[in-house]
Amino acid sequence: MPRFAANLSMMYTEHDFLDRFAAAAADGFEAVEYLFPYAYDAAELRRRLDDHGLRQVLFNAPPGAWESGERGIAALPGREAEVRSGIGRALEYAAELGCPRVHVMAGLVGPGDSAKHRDTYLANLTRAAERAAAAGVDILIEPINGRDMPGYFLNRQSEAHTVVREVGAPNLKVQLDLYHCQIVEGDLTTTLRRDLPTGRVGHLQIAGVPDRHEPDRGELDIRHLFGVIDDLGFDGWIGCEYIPRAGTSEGLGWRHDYRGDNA
Ligand SMILES: O=C(O)C(=O)[C@H](O)CO
Ligand SMILES: [Mg+2]
Repeated sequence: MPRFAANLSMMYTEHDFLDRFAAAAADGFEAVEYLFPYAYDAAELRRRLDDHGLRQVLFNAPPGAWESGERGIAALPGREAEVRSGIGRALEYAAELGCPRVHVMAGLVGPGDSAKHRDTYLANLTRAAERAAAAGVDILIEPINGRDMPGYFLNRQSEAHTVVREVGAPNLKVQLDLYHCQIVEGDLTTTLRRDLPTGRVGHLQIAGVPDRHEPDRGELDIRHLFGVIDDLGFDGWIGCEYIPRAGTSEGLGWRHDYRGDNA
């Protein structure tokens, strides 16, 4: 049975951030993920997790100047020192929150000189994975669609798996977001059957396509997809990274079929 994590950056935004933990737990979630913990004291976040019996299963490393439009810096030449300090910061939070995985975003790149970006990306990921391994943390990379994030360096699953293979660190894995994957390449069943058995997919995420709302509307057949994921024996988490159409709790009807209770 799929295990779902509430994404607190997109869900429960009707509450202040620190109150989203309680709201997710009240709806029966046992795990949460979100973009960034850095605006909050790690001990306070830990308390929220503990108070509500939640696990933190994913967050992102510092992404550069997010407010000015940056979307990660791992593939940007010249930012290596910042990547290194960001990984250090992320690992401190991961230790306090007991979080076993950190997503490292590549960044937006212009046209041309992709070899330089790729070399930088591989070198940064190699160092990040080595450092994270010592802390028992997986580093994740996620292909993101260019409609939502024009210019993002990593778009396709095969590219991400090639990077993971080339770096060759057992704790560097792919974050397979089925929403992005459907927009960029489709063929989700084949992708899951091809990539989950490799052991290189460390986390799944889902949202409806094309509007990134609840996953039961639009192009995806979640009953089928969750069946495929189950058949493949995936025992990780599926992040619910979607923007509720009209109220987070009210929109959770899609999940009922996949739970053993009446929540
Ligand atoms: O946008 C997504 O799908 C993500 O998972 C990233 O962490 C943030 O952009
Ligand atoms: Mg995602």
